[in-house]
Amino acid sequence: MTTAAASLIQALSTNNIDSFTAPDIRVYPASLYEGDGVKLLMVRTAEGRRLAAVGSGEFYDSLQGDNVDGGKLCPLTHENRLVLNRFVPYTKPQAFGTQIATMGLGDRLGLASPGHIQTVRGHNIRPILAQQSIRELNLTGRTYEDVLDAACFAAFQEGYKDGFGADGDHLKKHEDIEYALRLGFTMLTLDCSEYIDNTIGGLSAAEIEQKYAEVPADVRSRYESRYLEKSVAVGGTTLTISRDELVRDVLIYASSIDFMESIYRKYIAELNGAVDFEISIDETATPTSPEAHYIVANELKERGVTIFSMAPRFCGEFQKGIDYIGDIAQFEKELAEHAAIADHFGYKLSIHSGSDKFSVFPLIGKYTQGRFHLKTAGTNWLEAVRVVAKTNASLYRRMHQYALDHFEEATAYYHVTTDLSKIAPLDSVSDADLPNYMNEDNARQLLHITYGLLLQAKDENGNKVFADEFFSLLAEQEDVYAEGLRRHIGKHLELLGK
Ligand SMILES: O=C(O)[C@@H](O)[C@H](O)[C@H](O)C(=O)CO
Repeated sequence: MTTAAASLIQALSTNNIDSFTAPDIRVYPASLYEGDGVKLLMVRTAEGRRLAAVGSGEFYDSLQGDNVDGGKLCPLTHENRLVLNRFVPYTKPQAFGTQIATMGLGDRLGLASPGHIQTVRGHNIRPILAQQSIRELNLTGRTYEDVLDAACFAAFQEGYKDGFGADGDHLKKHEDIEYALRLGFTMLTLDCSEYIDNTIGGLSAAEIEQKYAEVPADVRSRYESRYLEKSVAVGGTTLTISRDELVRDVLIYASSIDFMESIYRKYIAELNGAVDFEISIDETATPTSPEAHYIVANELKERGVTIFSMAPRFCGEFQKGIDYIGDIAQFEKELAEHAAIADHFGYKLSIHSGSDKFSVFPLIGKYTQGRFHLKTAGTNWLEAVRVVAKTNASLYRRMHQYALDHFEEATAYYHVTTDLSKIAPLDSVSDADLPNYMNEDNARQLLHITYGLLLQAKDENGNKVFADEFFSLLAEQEDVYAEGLRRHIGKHLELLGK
């Protein structure tokens, strides 16, 4: 072990970290922690980030690492993270309930959370740092253990004590729900899209009636007694549920409501608020009418299902990584009703694909009265791509070209309306102007949806084409990445009124 490491341990032992300097060791001073007989500090050595530890006792002995002259340097392993969780409470995720705004900050790389913490610190909003869907795990080759480890170590590195969450996002299967809950995830986003019938919109009136007649009589009777031709006052809005609307909504959502109830009863009900339960009906072709939102919400209430948030499918388009597409006046009208319904039933409105929806953020902050859940992920990956464009033109050009060559394959995973013909040809763009691609919608979506293909790409010898070079660059440029996130996610917060 180097003399610099020995000097580091010495400085930690004698409380002289402020005066410690070494050419190949970076210290993260905000991480400094003392407790249970241990002094602990996050550092970066040539081998990567490490926990520098001195002291004695169970906490010290539980940390696994390389001994260095009276201390040790511990790698950021899953096992060491679990030890950190046992002794340092603020490194564990928590649930937040419905009274404070929360922001999903999906980090597909395991590198974004320090910048996210620096962005939200001091704002009236709490970060869900460990947020990934199974789709993202499959595309990046990561596990939920990796996702949670990265977030917990980041909270330690930044000395962030305000609390953060961990969201098992867009979960559809029992085994995935059990996986996330077993690991201690504190938010569960139930994706109900497979139980939502999107075919109704294409049926004739006669076909709809026929289909409705096939619904069990007791089910039809229950819905009709509760909602048929009823007018309900919600906030300053009155919703009237016509027979056509009711028949349509029963056919579209009844099965999904049963699914929501079944998952709540099996996994959430007994947890006494330890897990925030989000209902996602956004990733579906059918926009959620305010009347349908009310029916779903009231059914959940009647069945004793308590939720943290609901993500409806809004009118218009919330596509990945770009601003809102649609009639903003219509969106505002319906948003006001959706927000009133959420407030009426005591949960938060959740905005999925929340990345970069700058034109509607002020409306969201206004109508939710600042109590919302906003979900982002792709934009955080794109800020990393921006770092590549700024600092390694060759790598960016190779990634950009690979994305172009594999774009069609990626459209299987995400709905986008990208027009590749509008993306400036690479050979027409100077190195200095490469970062501008991250300001153009079509290029943003090109790089957004191909993230998994880029990170997992391998050559004929099975070697990673981009990943090693990419992660090495992001480690070297960690401050540039954090600054980019502070700027870009900070713009999200500012427009949301946070
Ligand atoms: O890519 C994913 O699967 C997730 O990030 C998903 O898109 C997420 O729920 C979201 O809406 C992020 O904006």
